[in-house]
Amino acid sequence: MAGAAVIEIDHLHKTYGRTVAVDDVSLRVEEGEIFGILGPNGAGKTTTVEAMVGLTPVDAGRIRVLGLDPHRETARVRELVGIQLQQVRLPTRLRVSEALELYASFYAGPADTDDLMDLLGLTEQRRTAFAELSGGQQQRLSIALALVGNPRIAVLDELTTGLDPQARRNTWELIEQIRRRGVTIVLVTHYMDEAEHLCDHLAVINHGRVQATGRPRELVSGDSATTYVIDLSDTAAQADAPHVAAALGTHVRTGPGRLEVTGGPRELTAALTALVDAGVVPARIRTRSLDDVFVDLTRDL
Ligand SMILES: Nc1ncnc2c1ncn2[C@@H]1O[C@H](COP(=O)(O)OP(=O)(O)OP(=O)(O)O)[C@@H](O)[C@H]1O
Repeated sequence: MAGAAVIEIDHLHKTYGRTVAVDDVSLRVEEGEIFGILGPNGAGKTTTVEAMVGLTPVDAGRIRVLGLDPHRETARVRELVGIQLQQVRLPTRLRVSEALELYASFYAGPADTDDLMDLLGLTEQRRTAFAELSGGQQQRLSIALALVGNPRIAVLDELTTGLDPQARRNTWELIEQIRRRGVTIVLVTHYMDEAEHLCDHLAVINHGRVQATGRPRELVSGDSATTYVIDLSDTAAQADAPHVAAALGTHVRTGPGRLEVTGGPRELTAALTALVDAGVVPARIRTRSLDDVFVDLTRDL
């Protein structure tokens, strides 16, 4: 059953001069979920989340956040929504605890800053100046700052960009912990593995439009049948693949450097046999991933 919508965006449209940053975006975020907004550079993700929290005016569309209009009731929305936008910039000498206390002073009912430092693993750095923090620590501080107002919704934009693999994993765990505290999370990301791992629902945006929405698993399989991907290594194999696919039927189609087979082991075996008969040796066989879906949805044909 669908939960209550805490964010509703209908037909958002926003231009910067002649650039259409967001053409037509509609989405719905449910209470307590982690909602991912995915898309290539320049797709309109940041503009969408900035509009969502009233940071940027819009040309058309309707936005409701916890029932409020973020452009008319901006102060109330800022109280209820914590925002971590790309790249936090703070005065270089400001210490971790000072930054948190400063931000806490903006809110009527802030979170306990010691608790937050503990949650974010920053207690040891409490007296460290912002400029002396590592990239991962700066990132964690920016998440702490987004949470200091005890928000009901946290908007996190590219939160793991530039982090090493271990720091990314730690940040994922942290996001899940925050969600367990009842905070709804909107996550803007470029990373498919991040979206697959963390998000309950996703919207894939390209050229300012929503190309697909759904649960990661729904986006990958579309229906209940498995889709196998046969990766083809060399260009000769890739050139032959469309002929093989055409002969097999509609459950087989070609993608960039690959053949996709929807069905069960029987269909997969038939496709492999046909490929080998045509002299094509597959490089790898796997099931379809969110990465494949993303490439399909955002490929400019
Ligand atoms: N302040 C601005 N002034 C002019 N154009 C802008 C501004 N902000 C964004 N744009 C343009 O709007 C389009 C959408 O940008 P946006 O930052 O929303 O995309 P994005 O999906 O967040 O991209 P990225 O993944 O690179 O952060 C881009 O073409 C961008 O150049």
